Amino acid sequence: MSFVSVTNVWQRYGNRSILERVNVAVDEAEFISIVGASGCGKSTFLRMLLAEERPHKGDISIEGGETAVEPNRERGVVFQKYSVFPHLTVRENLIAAESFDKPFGRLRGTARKQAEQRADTMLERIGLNHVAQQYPASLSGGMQQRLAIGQAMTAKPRILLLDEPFGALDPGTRLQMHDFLLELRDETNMTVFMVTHDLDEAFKLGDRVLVFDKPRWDPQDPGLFGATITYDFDARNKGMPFQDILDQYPSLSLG
Ligand SMILES: Nc1ncnc2c1ncn2[C@@H]1O[C@H](COP(=O)(O)OP(=O)(O)OP(=O)(O)O)[C@@H](O)[C@H]1O
Repeated sequence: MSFVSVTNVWQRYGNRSILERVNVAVDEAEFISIVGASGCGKSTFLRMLLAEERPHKGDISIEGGETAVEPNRERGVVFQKYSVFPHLTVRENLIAAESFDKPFGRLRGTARKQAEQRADTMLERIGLNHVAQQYPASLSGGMQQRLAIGQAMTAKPRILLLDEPFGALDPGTRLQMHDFLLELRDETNMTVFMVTHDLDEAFKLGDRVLVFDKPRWDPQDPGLFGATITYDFDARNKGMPFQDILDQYPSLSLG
């Protein structure tokens, strides 16, 4: 059984179709890169994986379970724009990540001590222990993004969702972040879904590269049809396609 199963998922907003017939099965610890034209529904797909929104039709299940109805600690998320708290120090940001799902957002006593210890371990792992007492505004873009990834990982998510996480970084920092992410992933066995606009990045980091596109297009009504996964490449095997997407659209040629 696949770890993440996406079965015949459709999404629409009002009368606009965004996604249609999305099917994909992902094994645990796979790294999935997602590419596609701007506005074709990549972030929408991530939000559905996060259970931040429900599909209009179809199912998304983790380990064969019911479709989750709200985000939980199994899924961590990092956006392009740094999602850290500016009024907390680097260390406090990591401690705060542990209390997101506590009823009053506060940790006390032994729980607080343990959270502090885990924050220190994470600081070491993300290489930010020397700036633990600084505020995010005093860090470089790469450091802030490492903190955001550390924050998402504090809850030890089994699935990490990354939405253009390195889009705002300069090329050198971006390469460092690639190494950092691959190391973390090897250490933790996480399953990763990453949206990127950079094809080289997609093939370098991903085990698979999913391409989202609209195989059907009505010039009179651009919102009539949604995008789907038109290609599913094996990035570790010279980019050979996995799924024959044309099976879903037998009357079409994707060119
Ligand atoms: N909550 C919403 N309500 C209505 N329309 C939405 C909503 N969220 C997204 N959309 C629309 O759905 C379409 C897909 O958006 P989405 O952000 O998923 O695309 P994307 O592929 O991630 O784009 P980009 O690469 O530019 O980030 C866009 O046209 C967007 O305007």
